[in-house]
Amino acid sequence: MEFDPALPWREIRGTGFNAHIGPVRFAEIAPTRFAAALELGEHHLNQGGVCHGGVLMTLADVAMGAGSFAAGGEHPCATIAFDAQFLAAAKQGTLLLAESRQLRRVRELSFMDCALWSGGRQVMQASGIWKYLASRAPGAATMSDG
Ligand SMILES: CC(C)(COP(=O)(O)OP(=O)(O)OC[C@H]1O[C@@H](n2cnc3c(N)ncnc32)[C@H](O)[C@@H]1OP(=O)(O)O)[C@@H](O)C(=O)NCCC(=O)NCCSC(=O)Cc1ccccc1
Repeated sequence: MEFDPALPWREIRGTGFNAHIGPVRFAEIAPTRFAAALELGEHHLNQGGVCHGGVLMTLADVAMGAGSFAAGGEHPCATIAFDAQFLAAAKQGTLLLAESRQLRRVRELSFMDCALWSGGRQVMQASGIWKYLASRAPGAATMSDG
């Protein structure tokens, strides 16, 4: 997957935890397909000098969580299951790109998968389930939470 500047990219609000890894960009490709992107800097690396696995999982969580939020009519949701395989190391100076899909939406759940790419190769394959929360009250999860 390559970065497509023509997509309607927007920056996810940088508060809380996401403020420490961002800025993270997010775009809707289609009603059930989404992209997220993050420039990998020195502060994203582990002691081995490659991207920390938690950073990869966070971008996958944002791509699938924000995707569930958007596909669900901006209904707040929370991650209730998350599975990931680390296929290759992501390197400093590359753009980390995520592409997520909503595989199925049922009344309260969103089934998602996601691929992450860095420097032209796939570095992660992930999937997860999001629960649409009963409450839309302030403080409930939104696309900018993680
Ligand atoms: C939600 C449920 C499945 C329970 O199902 P039900 O009993 O049917 O619940 P109901 O629908 O009635 O809703 C009320 C319940 O919802 C809780 N809540 C409220 N606000 C939030 C919130 N902001 N985040 C999480 N939970 C919140 C509230 O405390 C209350 O539970 P309590 O009564 O206190 O226990 C439960 O297992 C759970 O909370 N699991 C942990 C989930 C978790 O922490 N996930 C990781 C972080 S989320 C994330 O990263 C997603 C994301 C990423 C990227 C972008 C966008 C999204």
